[in-house]
Order: sequence, then C-alpha cells, then structure tokens
Amino acid sequence: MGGVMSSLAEARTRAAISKDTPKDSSVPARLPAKFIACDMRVEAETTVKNALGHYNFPLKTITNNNLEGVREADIILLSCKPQGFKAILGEEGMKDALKGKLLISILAGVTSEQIEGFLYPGGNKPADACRIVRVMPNTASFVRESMSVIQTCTPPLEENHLKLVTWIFNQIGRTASLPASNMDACTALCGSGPAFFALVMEAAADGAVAMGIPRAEANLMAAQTMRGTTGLVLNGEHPSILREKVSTPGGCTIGGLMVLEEGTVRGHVARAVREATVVASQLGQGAVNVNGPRR
Ligand SMILES: NC(=O)C1=CN([C@@H]2O[C@H](COP(=O)(O)OP(=O)(O)OC[C@H]3O[C@@H](n4cnc5c(N)ncnc54)[C@H](OP(=O)(O)O)[C@@H]3O)[C@@H](O)[C@H]2O)C=CC1
Ligand SMILES: O=C(O)[C@@H]1CCC=N1
Repeated sequence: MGGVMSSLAEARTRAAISKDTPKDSSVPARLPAKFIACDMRVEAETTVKNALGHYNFPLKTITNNNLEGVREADIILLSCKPQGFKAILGEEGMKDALKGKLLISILAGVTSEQIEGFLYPGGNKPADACRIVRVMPNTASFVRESMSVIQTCTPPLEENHLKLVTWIFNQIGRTASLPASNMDACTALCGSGPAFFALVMEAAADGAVAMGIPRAEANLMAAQTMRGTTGLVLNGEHPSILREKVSTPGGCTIGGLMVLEEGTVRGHVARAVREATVVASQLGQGAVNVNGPRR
C-alpha cells in the first residue's frame, strides 16, 4: 500500500482510566483513532478492507488521491516502493498538506535526509515543516510480532512525537531505536529476516518430510520449534548456551550441529544479512540491478 494515513483524536480510552490508576507515561496524550488507506488501484480497497475491516476503528480507503488522505491525516505512514516517494511527495499541494504533521517512512534504503532534501531543497525548511521519522518494521506486524527499529533523529524528536511513534509500533510488536547509520543493517535483519528464517524453517521441515513425517505436521513442528527457540532467547537465554544445553554428549543434536557447521551455515546466514544490508543501502539511490552479481 502506498500511503497509509491515520488521524488523531482524543484518546477515548483515557476516559476509562480511573482516578486511582497511575497514568502510563509511555502512552501519548492523543492516540490514533481513525485509519485512512491510500492506494492507486480500486482493487486495493478490497484488500485493505479484508485485512483491516474487522478491527474496531474507523477505516476509510481512498483511491488515486493521496493529497486528500494527507490533508485529512495528522500522521502519514509512507509505504510505497523506495523509489516511489518522489512521485507521491512531489505532487502539487503535498508540501502544504504535510505542514506540521508527522511523516513516518518505512521505505528501505531511503534516508530521512533524502526525503527532507526532496521536500525542502537547499535546506529551506519552514518552521512548520513536517517531521520525518524513519522506521523499519517487518511483515510479522500482521500478527503483532514485528521487530520495528525506530531511527534516532537529530535533533531528537519532541517527546510527544517520540511517544506516539513508539506507541504505534509497539502495537504491532517490539521496538528498538538505533542511529541512521544502522538502518540498512536493521532492514536486512528485521525487514528481510522473516524471509531468511522462513527458508531455514522450510529446510528443516523438508528434512523431516524426507524422513517420513507428513508435510502439515512437519511445517507445524518446525514453526513451533522455531517459536519456542525465540521464546527462550527473548526470555534471556543466550543462543550459544541454549545450543549447548540441548547437545546431550554423544547425542543426536551435536551430530546434527556438526553437519550444519560443515555446511558453513553460520557464514552463509550472516552473509545473507550482509548482502541484504548492501542491497538495502542502494534501494533509495536510484541504482538499477541492485541484486546483480558482485563478484
Ligand atoms: N515487504 C516487507 O516485508 C517490508 C517492506 N518494507 C518497505 O515497505 C514498502 C512497501 O513494500 P512492499 O509492500 O513489499 O511493496 P509493494 O510493491 O507490494 O507495495 C507498494 C504499494 O505502494 C502502492 N503505490 C505505488 N505508487 C503509489 C502512489 N503513487 N500512491 C499510492 N500508492 C502507491 C502500490 O500500489 P499498487 O499495488 O496499486 O501498485 C503498492 O500497494 C517498501 O518501501 C519496502 O522497502 C519495509 C519493511 C518490510
Ligand atoms: O525486500 C525488500 O526490499 C523489503 C525491505 C525489507 C523487506 N522487504
């Protein structure tokens, strides 16, 4: 989806907070209460409604009129292809529509400086310029398990904006903050990561199928085993210790691990993250054939 906008309204939930309940200081004073989805194709309206229609908030879809969506919104979530932001933000009237608003970009490889430089060339930034924040979420946001990295801004975001961005992305998983220089690696690890881990999971299931386990059970077993492993690590277990604990001396785990090490799995997985980092860094530069062979 190209541009997704949500407008703010006074948080209805605040009314429900009793006098005795301590206020959660991480919750912004105003929360998003309405969602506007903008796309270029009318078919996208059905996709959006099917994906989001069951949630209990007002949802509006707009086709081929990003300007209307931006005018109506307080927060703009830019989610077109990396190279597509100039067409959207360069539209006549867009700069005015963005005045004083928060523009969140999840575009891979596009820096905040690039967006800012496009909107306000030559550093001609008015006092009411929109505030741009770069965030890298991932597809697990669909099941509220995203790992989203919010880029730290210079100068820092004002407290309300920071609370708001953090709150939004905390609704769809976990958040972390890192500087601009780390965002391409975050894109590779968090943005692309689900695809990498899915490949490993599929390979593990294939192995089990080869040894006679039915496909459906193998997929379930691989997915739940991966989930359990992530649960242990998120609970504080170090991956190396976890691996040692499972490796009964003379047992089957160490036998399997030896095969993985022979196959240089670590090197290849790490290299995939390094490769995706380099590719991500080129996505916003107008480069072509970014995935061409490098050697
Ligand atoms: N896929 C992922 O897991 C992640 C993606 N990202 C980033 O999110 C962005 C989208 O990625 P992804 O969803 O995979 O890519 P897609 O190409 O599937 O989505 C791009 C969307 O933008 C829409 N669009 C294109 N031009 C316009 C326009 N002028 N106005 C409004 N909408 C427009 C497209 O509409 P239409 O379908 O009609 O062409 C399409 O829905 C990228 O920048 C990517 O780097 C970030 C993190 C994870
Ligand atoms: O592959 C891509 O370019 C996007 C960015 C991160 C995940 N998907």
